[in-house]
Amino acid sequence: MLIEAAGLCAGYGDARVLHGVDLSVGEGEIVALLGRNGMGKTTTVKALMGLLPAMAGRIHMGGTDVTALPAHRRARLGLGLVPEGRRVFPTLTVEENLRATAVPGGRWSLPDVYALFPRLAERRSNFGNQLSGGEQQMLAIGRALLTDPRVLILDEATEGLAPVIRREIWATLARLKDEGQAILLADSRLQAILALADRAVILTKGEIAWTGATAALQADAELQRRHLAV
Ligand SMILES: Nc1ncnc2c1ncn2[C@@H]1O[C@H](COP(=O)(O)OP(=O)(O)OP(=O)(O)O)[C@@H](O)[C@H]1O
Repeated sequence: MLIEAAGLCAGYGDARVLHGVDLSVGEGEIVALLGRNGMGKTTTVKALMGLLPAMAGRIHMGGTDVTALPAHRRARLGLGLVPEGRRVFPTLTVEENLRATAVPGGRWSLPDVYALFPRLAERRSNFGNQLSGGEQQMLAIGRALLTDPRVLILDEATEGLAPVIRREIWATLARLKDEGQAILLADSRLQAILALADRAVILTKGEIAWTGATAALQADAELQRRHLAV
């Protein structure tokens, strides 16, 4: 497995939000982390990235135990995050935003990112705060790819975006998958992940309520009603 969490517990201050989450992403896989708002998806993402400490449990990347490693070390080992809310640098240009995270010798170059998102090429001299939500998301994905991630983690990848832009983002993720990119997609909406994800993990109140093949989830309307915003 490229990344594997076992019995992961995390939270804020004394408040435990995750109560023993098991989750893994293998080579070339897209795994969806689902659940209604507030169920712990973002907390799981932060704990995987090392932005929140694990209160219990272990996280491995390949054979390496990364539980105690800080976020930048995990990033270097191959975790690339597209955070909720995108977090592009507002006063840097598109190009400067991209250069800020580029890792020398990675699989992705600036021209590769521009080829993936031609709109970013057109707007390379615009500042982060001049971009539409969709363009910001493209920039956030481009930035994460330039860190040469073995696993790309997206938190609410299309939240607040127009349907046409949403479809563009999903199509891009499908292309990345075809190229073998492993992806963890945290999302509250099932529709978003049906065509993309191989497996799904559903969180309820910081615990895993269900895990299995996306096709099985798609076929089970009752399961969807119980746990998801559809
Ligand atoms: N900084 C924080 N301090 C304290 N509690 C928090 C903090 N961030 C989140 N929580 C709590 O942790 C729980 C899980 O939140 P989390 O953001 O992980 O959920 P989520 O499934 O990602 O939902 P959303 O899609 O709304 O972000 C919620 O009860 C939330 O109130």
